[in-house]
Amino acid sequence: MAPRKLAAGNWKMNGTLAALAEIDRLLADHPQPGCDVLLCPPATLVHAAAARAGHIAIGGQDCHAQASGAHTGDIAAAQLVDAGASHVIIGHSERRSDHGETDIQVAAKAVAAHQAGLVAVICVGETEAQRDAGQTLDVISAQLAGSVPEGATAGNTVIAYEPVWAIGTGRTPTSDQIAEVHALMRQRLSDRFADGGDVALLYGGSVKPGNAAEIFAIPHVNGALVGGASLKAQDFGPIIAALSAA
Ligand SMILES: O=C[C@H](O)COP(=O)(O)O
Repeated sequence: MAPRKLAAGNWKMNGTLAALAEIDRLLADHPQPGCDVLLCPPATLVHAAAARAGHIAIGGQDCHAQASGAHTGDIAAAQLVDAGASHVIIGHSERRSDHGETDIQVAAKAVAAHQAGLVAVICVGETEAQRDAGQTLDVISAQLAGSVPEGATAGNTVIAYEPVWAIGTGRTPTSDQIAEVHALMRQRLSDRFADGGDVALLYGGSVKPGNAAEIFAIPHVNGALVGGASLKAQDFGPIIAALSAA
C-alpha cells in the first residue's frame, strides 16, 4: 500500500452555516477527485457539514483525551464521530501555543481519537527560532517520538509537517527544506512502525493554488494541510486538482 494522497482543509475559527455553500461548490467542481479530500470546519459546523459532504470527509480540529466527563468547552472524540466526523486534527501548532499542549497531551488525544475510530492528523513543526538555530530535524524527531502513540498505523494516522513560521504568513520553506523534513519523518515512522512507509505525510503552511504543484512534487509529500486557502472553493479546488495530478 502506498500512502494515500490527501488534500485537507482546516477552517480554524472561521465560518458560519453560510460557509457550507463552499462544500457544495467543491462537490460540483470536483465530483471525482484523484485524491482524498478532508475539510475540518469549526465544531459548530461538523454535523451540518458531514450531512452534505458526500465524498468529502469531515474532521474536527481537536478532541479531548478523555472519553467523557467534566471538561467544559471540550469535545470528545466519540462526539465528533457522532456528528459525522471521520478525522480529527491533533496538536496543531495553534493548539500547542494557544493552549500549551505538550507532546504527551497530543499523544493522549491521538489515542482517544484512535479508540473512537477517528483518523488522527497529528501536527508537528518547528518555530522560526528553532530553524534559525539549526534545530529543525531534532525538533521534528522529538515531536514525532512524543506525539505519535504506539498504536498508530497508516490507517488511523496522518502526519502534517507545518513549520510554525510558514502558517498564515505567505512564506514557505524551500523545496529542499520540505524534502529534508519529510524524508526524516518517513525514516522515523518506518523505523518505528511496520507500516510507517505508508503513513500519509502532509505539508502545511501557506499552501496556495500557485505553489501547490511544486510542493506536491517533493518526495514523501502526500498532500497538504491547508488553512486560509481552504476557506473558498475557488482556492481549495485548484489545490485538490494539483494533488490529483501529482
Ligand atoms: O492547518 C493549516 C495550517 O495551519 C496552514 O495554514 P495556512 O495555509 O493559512 O498557512
